[in-house]
Parts: sequence; C-alpha cells; structure tokens
Amino acid sequence: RRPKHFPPGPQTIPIFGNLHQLNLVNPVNDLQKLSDRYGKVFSFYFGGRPAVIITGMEAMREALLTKALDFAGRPGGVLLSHLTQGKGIIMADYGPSWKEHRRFALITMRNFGLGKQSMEERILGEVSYICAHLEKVAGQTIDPQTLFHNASCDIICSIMFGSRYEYDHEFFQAMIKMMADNSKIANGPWGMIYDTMPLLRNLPLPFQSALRDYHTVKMHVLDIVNEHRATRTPNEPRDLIDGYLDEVDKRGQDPAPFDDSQMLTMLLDLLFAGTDTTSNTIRAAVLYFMAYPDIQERCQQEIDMVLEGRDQLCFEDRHSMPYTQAVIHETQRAASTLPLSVFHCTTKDTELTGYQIPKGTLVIQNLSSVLHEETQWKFPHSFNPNNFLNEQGEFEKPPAFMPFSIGPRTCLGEGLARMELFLILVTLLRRFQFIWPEDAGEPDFTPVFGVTQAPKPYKMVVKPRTITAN
Ligand code: HEM
Repeated sequence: RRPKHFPPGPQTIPIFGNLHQLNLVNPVNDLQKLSDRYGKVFSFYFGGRPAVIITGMEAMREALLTKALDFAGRPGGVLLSHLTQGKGIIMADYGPSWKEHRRFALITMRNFGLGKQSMEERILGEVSYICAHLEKVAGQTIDPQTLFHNASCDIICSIMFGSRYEYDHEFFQAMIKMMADNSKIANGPWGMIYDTMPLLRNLPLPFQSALRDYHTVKMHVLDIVNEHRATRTPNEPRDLIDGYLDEVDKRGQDPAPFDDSQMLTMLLDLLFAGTDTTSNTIRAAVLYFMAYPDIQERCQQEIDMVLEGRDQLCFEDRHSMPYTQAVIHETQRAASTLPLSVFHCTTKDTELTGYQIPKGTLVIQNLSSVLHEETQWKFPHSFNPNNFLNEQGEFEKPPAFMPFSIGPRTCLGEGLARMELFLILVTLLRRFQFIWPEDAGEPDFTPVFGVTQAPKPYKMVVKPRTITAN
C-alpha cells in the first residue's frame, strides 16, 4: 500500500510490484502512458521498492533546480551502484567525496584543455583517424558502430591515460565491448531483475558477466595507474591519473577521500560515461543525415560557406553555423541518449508538486518525456531542426532541451561532449557524403534501450566530397 500523500500510481502485486506493467525491453513508452493516467509525478513499485517517476519540464525543474539538494542522491542496491560500490562520481552518494571528485575531474579536464585550444586539437586529432578509416572504406557498405565507439573512447583515454589506443588494440576492443554490454544489461531486463529480486543475484544470469567484465577492465586500469606511479614526475601531470596522484601527495597523511579505490572507480566512470553516450549520439546523427539528405546537404552548404576553403575547423565556428547547430541539437533531442538519465534518490524527506516523498526514495527522471513534451516543442514528434531555429533563422535553445539533465548532478562531461559532437560531425559532413544503402530498406529509428539508448545497428555508404571554396 502506498504511504499517505505519496504520488499515485498503478495497483501493485506481490513480489513484482508494478514490474509486470513495463515492457522491460524498452519501458519509456509505458512510463509515458502511466504518466498520462496518473500525472507528471507518479509512483511505481520495482518489486517491493517504491520509485517516483518525474515527467515533463515543470516537475523536472522543481525537483532538480528548486529542490536540487533534496533530489541529488544516488540509490544503493541497484546493479550500477553494486558495480561501483558507491564510489567515484556517477553512483557516489551525495556528500563530500562525490563533491571533491566531481570538482577534481572538472578542474583537471579544464587544465588539460577543455575550453582551450588543446582539447580541440585532441579531438580534431582523433577525427583525422576516423577520416582516414572512412577514406579507406569509401564506396563500401559499412557498419560505423565500432569506429565511432573507438573514437569517443580514445578521446577519454587520451585525457585520462595521456595516450590513445590503436583501434585494433586487444584490451581497447575488450573494454569497448564491456561498456556496450554493461550499458545494455544495466538498464535492460536483466538489470531490472537484478535490482528488484535480490534473491536471484547469485544465480549464473547475464548480470554476472557485467560484474566480471567490470572487474577485468578495472584490473587493467590499475596496471596503467601503477605504470604512471613508476614513471611520473610529481607536480608535472601528464594526464588525469598524474593529476590525481599529485592530489594524494598534496593531502599528505590524510588524503581522504582520495585513494586508489576511489581513483579507479572515477576512471571507469569517465570511460563508461564518455564513450557510449557520445558515440551513440554521433551514430544517431549520421542516421538522420542519411534519412534526410536535404538536411545533410543544407548543413554541408553552410559548413563550406563558413570555412571558405579553410582546412581546420574550430569550436568557435559553431556561432556562424546556426543551421548545423540546430541539426546537432535536434539529433540529441530526437535520440534522447539517456532517456531515464541516471537514477537519483532523495537525500531527505521532501515534497514534489504537493506530494510527500520520504528520504531514500528512488527517483527516475524521464528526460525523454521532456525532450518530446508537446507543450514545449514546435515539432515534438518529428525530426525537425526548426525546433532550434527562431523566425530569423537564428539558433535558439528552448529550456526543455535537457539531454544532459539539470541541477547539481548534471552531466560532468557536457562541455567535452558538446565540443566532440560539433567538431566530429562538422568535419565528417565537410569531408564525406553519407548515403543510405539502396538495398537496406527504410531507415528504422526505433532505439535500442539501455542506460544509453542507441540506434539499431545500421549500414552506411560514405563518399568523399570535393570541398567547394566559395
Ligand atoms: C552526448 C553525450 C552525453 C550525454 C547525453 C550525457 C548525459 C548525461 C546524463 C543525463 C547524466 C545524468 C545526470 C543526472 O543524474 O542528473 C550524466 C551524468 C554524467 N556524465 Fe554524461 N553525458 C554525455 C557525455 C559525457 C562525457 C563525454 C563524459 C565524460 C567526461 C560524461 C560524464 C558524466 C559523469 C561523470 C556523470 C555523473 C555526474 C554526477 O553524478 O555528478 N558524460 N550524463
């Protein structure tokens, strides 16, 4: 039975709660239907555990901005928190350790060039590997998934480890596969079963491989940390790991909360959060370019005009490319890469839209509902860059654009991700034409659900463009 003044929701049954009312392969539509019936803030039982689902922009802003600290916790007892043991950043409890690691990661990424020339160079350097690969396969029909995953992951590796991997490196490939698999398991049916039925956790079910893979990558990253320890010069950080080791030195006898175990989880957090997210968004963008060749061509005309035969692009160029900016943002809106964000929990007894929510309640942000909310968008259900253009054709970002979430737990990598999306997609559009293969049927936009949602695997043909100087 729901507590008094708790948000309303569907009738529960023993053991399952409301789980039987969700399509576990992709629950987003079902959550939207339940909101249509019970309101923007409703409750749902995952087994015996109550969760509050937030739908739509107004309620989202009330929870994550107006009552930011009340809703800034992360839940324990779910697969992701078991993997990370509540350490690092993503699944860390709201408190001093999370705050200091988040601050450290943001400052260090800035010191290694975020917002400065060097981060642009790092990303553009990686883009040259993508272009070299695409030139080799020009005219052939290829699946771009691995290529974009490799590139996104390598950018994070270069910030953390000081060097990138060759795309065919054995460990690199294993790590990328682990991240894609774990993302699918963590928010898919097996993740739900793990989270709601603790009695099944020790059985040999697919979430066991998620736990095993996570440990394998962690051990490899530990080797990289130890190598850094042996070769570093204190106070001359080459990368994020050296920066962390300097921080531990600075803190002397009592380095808390900085230690090896926190560092490893933070490194895996950044790898995990920074790979699939960006790569799946790039893949969605290319799918839309092929499905809407007129939009692709209009971007290319704008890019050619702004760059005027210049070789190199820079992040500042985005201000002169309103249409292309609109297309990239529209991709993020339509792709809704983290449809249910990362789960939160309340840090104290609180209220939302008049309902009472006790401390420790699981909170799920339906970000996808905001990105498609009918009262917030000119064209909520179709792919249309005009969602981000005003009547003068200028780029404008509506307040309901929140793919990175909002509030104190908002995506730590937003700045990096926005720079990557712009530099990678604009360079690719400038150099190549993306063509939907003739024998591939109609493009299918149905997403594959996970912590990070992805387009279904697809094939594409690339053709090098002749850049026209204006
Ligand atoms: C298109 C790309 C990306 C999208 C759409 C995205 C989206 C998100 C979202 C929705 C959250 C959850 C926020 C919340 O709980 O309220 C999040 C958290 C996070 N993201 Fe991203 N992200 C992207 C790229 C990145 C990159 C490149 C990095 C790495 C540098 C990164 C690092 C993180 C971290 C560390 C968190 C946890 C923040 C915390 O708990 O304090 N993300 N991201």
